[in-house]
Amino acid sequence: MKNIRNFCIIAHIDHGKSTLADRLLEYTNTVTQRELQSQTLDDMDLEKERGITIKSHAIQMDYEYKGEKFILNLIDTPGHVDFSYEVSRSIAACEGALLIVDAAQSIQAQTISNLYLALENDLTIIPILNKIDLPSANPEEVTDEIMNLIGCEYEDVLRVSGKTGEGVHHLLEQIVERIPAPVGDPNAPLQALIFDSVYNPFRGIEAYFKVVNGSISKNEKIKFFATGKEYGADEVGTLKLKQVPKKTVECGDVGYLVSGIKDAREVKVGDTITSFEKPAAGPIEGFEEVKPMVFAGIYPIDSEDFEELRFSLEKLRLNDASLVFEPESSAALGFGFRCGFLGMLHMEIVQERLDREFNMNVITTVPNVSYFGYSKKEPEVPILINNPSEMMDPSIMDRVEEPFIKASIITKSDFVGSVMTLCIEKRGEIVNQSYLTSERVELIFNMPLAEVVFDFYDRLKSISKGYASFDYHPIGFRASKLVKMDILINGDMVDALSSLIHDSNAYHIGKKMCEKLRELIPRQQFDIAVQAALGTKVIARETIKALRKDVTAKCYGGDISRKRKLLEKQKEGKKKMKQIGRVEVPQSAFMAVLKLND
Ligand SMILES: Nc1nc2c(ncn2[C@@H]2O[C@H](COP(=O)(O)OP(=O)(O)OP(=O)(O)O)[C@@H](O)[C@H]2O)c(=O)[nH]1
Repeated sequence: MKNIRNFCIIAHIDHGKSTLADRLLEYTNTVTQRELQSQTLDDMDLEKERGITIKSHAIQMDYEYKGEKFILNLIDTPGHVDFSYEVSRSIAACEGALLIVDAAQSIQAQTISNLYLALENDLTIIPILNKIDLPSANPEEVTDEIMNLIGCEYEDVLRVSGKTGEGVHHLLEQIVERIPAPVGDPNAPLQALIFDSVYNPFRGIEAYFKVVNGSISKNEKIKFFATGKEYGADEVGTLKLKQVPKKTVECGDVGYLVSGIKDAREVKVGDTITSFEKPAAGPIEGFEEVKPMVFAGIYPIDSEDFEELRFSLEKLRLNDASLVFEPESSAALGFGFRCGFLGMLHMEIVQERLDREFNMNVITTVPNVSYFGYSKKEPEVPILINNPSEMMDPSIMDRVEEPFIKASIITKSDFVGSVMTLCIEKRGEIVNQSYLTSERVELIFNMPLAEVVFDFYDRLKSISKGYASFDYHPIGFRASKLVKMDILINGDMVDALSSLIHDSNAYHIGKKMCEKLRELIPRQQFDIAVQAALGTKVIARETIKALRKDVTAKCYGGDISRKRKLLEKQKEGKKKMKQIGRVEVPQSAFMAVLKLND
């Protein structure tokens, strides 16, 4: 055990985590140059396209230092706030963290939030200035910032280039020198922390774990604490580029388990594996059920596809335990599902996978957060509301609570004014403002999560010309003055377009919403009224003027094939339309709220 080093890499997006990880694998001969495709650790197709690590993995390297053999386990962490619980469990499995800071970009919001997670878990931090080969690198100033942030000495900050490999040999030595070996009792009952799981279509769910105490052996009977389920350990082993089956994974080491589990929900990140015969007294601390933060309705365009959509979602859930869904019906859209996601990125991934892997043609409604409604009746019982159209009647309601977050934004001092204006418009309250250097400021706000879901990132990016980074974590529910706004199209209420908005914004948002829908709903052969209403009170109205659209009008004469082509094209366009009363409404209209400021 004294020759094991478990560590992770924490960094802001694009600061070079994957590139540096590749170099570590290359310099320890874990992979050859040829095996190193562009980026070894990101192996899902989707991940490659987005260039971000969606699911954490682990990889083991053999390294010889001063004539002694060491095992280095690199545990990869996802780089997006949607997956912050997974990050926290990966960090909990390590004794050390490489804190990577881009020498040109300096410290960003995610650097700081992940650093705090690492410090909470008592990890040894190795600060690294990365991308020192860049002409725009600013090593002295950024080193100063790092020293201020973590209170270390100038010499402690390593200088590395993941691209050229400069400094990487020294980094490997420092991993062995500075990061402590795991502590644990090899003779105690088994406690292994699950920090990730992946789905394998042939072998079922594979759990990735770190053995905190005891050891885990092939064919041993094991038990999971959180779910209480028992299994046989069909196969255990360590993780090189491929899995390496072993008889036993020893105390302190990182490994994988295959036990024929078919459903991802049975292997929960943060749960503890113990021995069935000789169970540990309790689980490792820190387990939490992950809760979805964002909800949206997913409806088949063709209502006959409802069962197929259910089947596809069930299939997706087998390898994505954080996806939740239940059937719901909408007067406007028919039968579909209310789905819960960890965040907006997670929602996009699910949408994309439904489309790519299952060829499902679906309409997704405007995402919303979940609320707690309290009725005036005693005793007070909170009612969970995951869909604005389920909001209780204002006459019986005492109050609504919505989730709040603590948001950290790092930007240049020039943009402080506009960032503040944006955050205050988004109902944020400033909590703190501190200067990292004379040029760069960290702003902390308490804000409603709902406001971040709607076009916050994009606006932050544009007002700061890209010089702002953003991260957040939830801080609980708070009461807000929220009202339910309904949208009527030709007098028909479209429940899928209802939203909960703050009282003070209602008129403004109602007006914008109607204007946006007027743009998005194609003109049809009759006038269409679009109205926004609070209860029975209409607060805004727009009219979409009638138009007679004959796509073939242009094709005079007898060019039948061209005519057919145009009609085909029109049909294609209709695929993404939903009939509301007499009006055809495109998918984009259901997401109109997200684009009010375009
Ligand atoms: N010049 C230079 N570029 C680098 C270096 N390391 C990484 N890059 C580039 O920086 C970009 C981001 O690198 P990645 O390794 O994908 O960054 P990452 O932190 O893993 O990104 P996420 O997975 O999105 O968090 C890529 O275009 C790399 O080629 C370096 O040392 N020098």
